[in-house]
Amino acid sequence: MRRTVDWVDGAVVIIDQVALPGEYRVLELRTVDELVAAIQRLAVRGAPALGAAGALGVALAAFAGGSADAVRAQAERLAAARPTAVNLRWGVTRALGRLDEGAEAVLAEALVMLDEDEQLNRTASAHAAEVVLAETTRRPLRLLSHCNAGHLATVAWGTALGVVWHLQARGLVESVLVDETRPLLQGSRLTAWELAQAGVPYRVQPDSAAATAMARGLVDCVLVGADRIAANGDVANKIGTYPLAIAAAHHGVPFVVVAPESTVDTSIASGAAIEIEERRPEELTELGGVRLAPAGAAVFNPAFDVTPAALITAVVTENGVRAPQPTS
Ligand SMILES: CSC[C@H]1O[C@H](OP(=O)(O)O)[C@H](O)[C@@H]1O
Repeated sequence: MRRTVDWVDGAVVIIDQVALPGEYRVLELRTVDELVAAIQRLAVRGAPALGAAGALGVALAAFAGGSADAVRAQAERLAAARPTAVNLRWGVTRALGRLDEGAEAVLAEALVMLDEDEQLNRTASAHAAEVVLAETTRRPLRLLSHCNAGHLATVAWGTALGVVWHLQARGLVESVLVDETRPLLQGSRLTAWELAQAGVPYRVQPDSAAATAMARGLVDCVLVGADRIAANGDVANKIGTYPLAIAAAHHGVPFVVVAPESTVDTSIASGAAIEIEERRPEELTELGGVRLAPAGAAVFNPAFDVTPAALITAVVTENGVRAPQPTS
């Protein structure tokens, strides 16, 4: 499968994740405006993929010319396009750090990030696979995923789903229960698509069925990605992750978070400081243009929630299991 986000002939090229699973479409984005719009409508999404897209977006701005201040202003637009995943601002900042050397240097830095991402994800998910095996006894494993933390959420390979690829290669996966992940359905649309492509048995379930699946003993381990990890180990991830962790703790099911170190934000002590993106009401009140709620219905639509470190079995990065820094 091609990279989720890449640089081809002066354009940022992405797999259009809004079109999946019905259509596999590739988009060429040649301006910062086009890239910001693609980020905000989740055509490109997932923390590591956003970091790479942000860095390549700075290259678009640098090659477009204009003053350094103009490029920095465009970079800020990219970094602010979605507030919760720390990787976006991190990727923009890293690429912008080469601006004084010129546009080619900015692009070179961004391309290094893309090359690094797949390897970091393969390493982090390999570590996490060993954690899953150590925390479980039943073989083969029945796993549960939320949202999409696979190839499509990264430049390549994936984080939480990367664990599935490693375990599947060793014949250790029986099946995956895939939370559909309302309201944008990253699970039923994207994770199910990736698992089908890989030949991994799976079933899609309502997010609200996850606790029942655990109560019935159908889940050996929960695997999720992350968008921002605080110094104390609190994790911001797709809305619905927190109740999943509560259910897992109640039923004694291991709950493992997989992410690159670039998702860790040591500048914040705990999850209380993580900005949670609020998204448009229409994501809840409509589906495919069909109205699901009365006109004018008020909506609460946070795109992420925060899972306290106490509910997490392990946060695993390319460096292994992270030891949380307890808040003073
Ligand atoms: C490997 S990061 C994936 C992470 O990002 C998703 O959010 P979104 O689809 O809104 O970009 C979700 O929180 C995933 O766990």
